[in-house]
This record gives sequence, structure tokens and C-alpha cells, in this order.
Amino acid sequence: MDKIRISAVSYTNTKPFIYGLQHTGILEKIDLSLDMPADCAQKLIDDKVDIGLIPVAATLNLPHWEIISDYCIGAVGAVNSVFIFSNCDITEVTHLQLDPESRSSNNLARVLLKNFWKVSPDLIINAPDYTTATNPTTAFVQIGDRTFGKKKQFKYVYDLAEEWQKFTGLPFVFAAWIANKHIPAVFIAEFNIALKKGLDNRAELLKSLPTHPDFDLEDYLMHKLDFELTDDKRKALYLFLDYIKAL
Ligand SMILES: C=C(O[C@@H]1C=C(C(=O)O)C=C[C@H]1O)C(=O)O
Repeated sequence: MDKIRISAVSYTNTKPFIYGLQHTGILEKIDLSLDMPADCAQKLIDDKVDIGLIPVAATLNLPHWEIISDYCIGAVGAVNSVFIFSNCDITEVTHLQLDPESRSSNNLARVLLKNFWKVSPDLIINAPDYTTATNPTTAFVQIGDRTFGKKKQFKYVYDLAEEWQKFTGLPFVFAAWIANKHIPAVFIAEFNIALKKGLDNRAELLKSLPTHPDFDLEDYLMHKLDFELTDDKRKALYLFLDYIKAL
């Protein structure tokens, strides 16, 4: 059998999964690349990979997709790595810069702006001054490791998984393991065992990760991120897709 091509997220949130893939025999059966989320999605859309840990918002650009795992990158309440950072209250924001590495969180911001905060700032894609704009009413979306320790730098900080929970009462799924074609059931079973092994060994993994002065990595990997794709998270996923379609 040819190797199954897989693109996974290159951020710390995915390290438990990578640990599992690297500590089981499945590594010989896969061709693994680590990419920023927007690129995971594009590779799956372009059929450069067979499976991706892709932003769920990007499923809207796939003609055929199947969730192949009961694990995901999700959160029940605050996630602590997906934010709108702002120097004014969200209702005063006039411009919102989107994160070029994101697909889900940019859309989550748009859904919340329209339906929860009921405001419509101008959205800026690929802002030349992304994260450094001097305009006091320009805010920005940011995801992943680049946000670690940044909470203290801004007067207004909105954790988007927490805001989604306030809005819907539901958890949130940022990324899920999705295939663009049929994958043999035997492989899927082995793949999920490997992912679970990684999650079960998070305490061991944590010993090998660099510490951050302003960020509690243990709390992040053990509690803030929630990796089980539960029924409530599936419900949230489809609700989120409906909100995106209605934007
Ligand atoms: C929790 C996170 O979830 C992610 C957010 C994504 C997005 O916004 O498209 C995609 C994959 C995940 O890495 C994070 O990156 O901090």
C-alpha cells in the first residue's frame, strides 16, 4: 500500500497527536508534513494529502470530506490560544485584521461579530501592518503559539472559544482529522490508536517542551484544549458551518 499522506498542524496544540504518531508503528505507513492550519486545508483541497488536521471552516471548500477520528482540536470554554486582541471594546472596533494562518478562527470572529456582538467592522486580509497597526480602533485575530503570553499586552482580549460558548452554550471545534477520499478502515483504526496514545502521554510530552514565562503550557495541553470530538462538539461544528454559510 502507498503511504497515506497526512498534513498536521505545526503548532504546540498538535504535539500530543504527533507524539502518538511518532511512538507507534504507524509512522512507517504515513508521509507526514507539519503545516500552518491554512496550508493543511489547502493541501487537502488540492489533493496533495489524503488526510489533514484541517480547520473545520475549510470543509466548505471540499467537494467530499469525511471525519475519520473521534479526536480534534477543540475547547469547552476558553482555549487560551485563539483571540481577538484589541485596544478598545469590541463594539468600538472599526477594522479587524484576520490571521493569515487561520481559517476557522477568522470565520468564528466573523460569526460572533455579526450574531453575538452585532457589529460590522471592516475586515482586512493580509494587512501589511498585521498585529502592529497604530490605529486605536484596529484589532486583530491571532491563533496558535504566537499568542502565548500576549494576553497582558492588550487592554481588551477576547478568547473566541469562550465567546462562542457564551453565545451558543456549546463547546467549539477548531480543527478535525478529515479525509478527502475513502481511507481503509484498518488504517483509520490504527491511526486513532496512535492519536490516543499521544493524548495519554501528554505528561511525558510536557517534559520535553520548552517552558514559557507567561504561559501555562500544562494547563493548555491538559485542560484548555479538549481533544475529544464529542456529540456536543459535532453539533457545534455543524452549527458553525451553518453560521458561516449565512454570513
Ligand atoms: C486552538 C487553536 O486551534 C486552531 C485554529 C485553527 C484556525 O483558526 O483555522 C486551525 C487549527 C488549530 O490550530 C490554535 O491554533 O490556537
